[in-house]
Amino acid sequence: MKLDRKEILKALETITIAGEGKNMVESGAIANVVTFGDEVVVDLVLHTPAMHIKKRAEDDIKKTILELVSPDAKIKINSKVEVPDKPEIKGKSIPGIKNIIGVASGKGGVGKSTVTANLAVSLAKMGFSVGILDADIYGPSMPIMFDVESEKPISIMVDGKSKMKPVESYEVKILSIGFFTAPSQAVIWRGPMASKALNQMIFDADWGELDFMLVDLPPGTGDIHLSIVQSLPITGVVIVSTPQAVALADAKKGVSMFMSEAINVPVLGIIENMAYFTPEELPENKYYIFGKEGARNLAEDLDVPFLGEVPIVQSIREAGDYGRPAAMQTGSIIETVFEEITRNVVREVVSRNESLPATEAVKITTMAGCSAVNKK
Ligand SMILES: Nc1ncnc2c1ncn2[C@@H]1O[C@H](COP(=O)(O)OP(=O)(O)OP(=O)(O)O)[C@@H](O)[C@H]1O
Repeated sequence: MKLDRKEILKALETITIAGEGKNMVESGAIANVVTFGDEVVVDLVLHTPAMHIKKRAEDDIKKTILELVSPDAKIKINSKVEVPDKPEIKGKSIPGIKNIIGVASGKGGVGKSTVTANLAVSLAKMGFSVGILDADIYGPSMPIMFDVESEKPISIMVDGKSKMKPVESYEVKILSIGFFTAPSQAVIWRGPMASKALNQMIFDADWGELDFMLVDLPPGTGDIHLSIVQSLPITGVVIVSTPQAVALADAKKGVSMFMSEAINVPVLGIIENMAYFTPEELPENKYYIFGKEGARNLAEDLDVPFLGEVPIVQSIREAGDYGRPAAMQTGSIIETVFEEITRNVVREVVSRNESLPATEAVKITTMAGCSAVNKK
């Protein structure tokens, strides 16, 4: 049997790479096709580094050739990732901090801060060194969630410079915009003020060596997000959503903002919070109050990893208010739930770091970023 190169190219015109509008041949993803008898070698060039997209593209190519050209074809695919150069990007890296993970949500009140706090303690329990930068200027909640509301970061001298020392609780280092305002005081942070405060918490702080810095972002898609991606080389973001339609619509906007060309921060995946209600004494009873599997389906639609689901459990709320994240309750279901989600997050970070160059802070030089943010 002899395979025909043209026939193969024609078959490959029927498939696209996730997230790209044109077919693989038209978009230039198929760099070359060479045939030797019943063997075919396809050179594939991907412009996105996500491992799952690479795998899906390779599977699609194999399936298409076997189905449309010959079921006996021996297929070899050489994949290469070429992330387009962004000449305008250059940001300050933070020495000692290995991975910066943004935790975002489109809608407010979906449990983003609760998830951040529980991810942090779960990572710390796994032996990682962890910090939280609470950048939620509208409602910084980390001081309450870690029971350090009345503490203030102290100033220390490092190499002749005065630096802020993060407050530590349950082996997690924390800096929050909430440490600089009285809890009862309503503060309206204007964009530049918030950016300045955040910059100080990032660069004028003595974070030491961290495996993970989790950044609790404000809800929504706004100026402060742009400001953060401009100041911080974010490794990737995790999006938190409930299964409810209004939350999902906003989560989708969040994903498109981070994936937009101007921002281009990898989305590590989606976590479904408040997936169902479960009474602690009857864990097998599940009530899908906000709808079933909405965030899981959204992840599938957007082709981003689904990182897991967190049920509504009274003790999660209580633990948050009490100031001891629920995932610290040894032997509880919540501990197991967060351990699994945390493992999934770490796995995605590892695969992202293997397949992508380090993110640099985005230097936005045009208004392009703003239109991307407004994009639905
Ligand atoms: N899985 C859960 N089970 C029970 N209560 C939860 C759960 N997740 C969050 N909560 C509670 O819901 C409320 C909102 O959660 P949280 O403050 O984490 O949301 P958020 O998305 O960070 O809000 P914001 O938009 O204000 O930043 C809190 O009282 C929290 O304790």
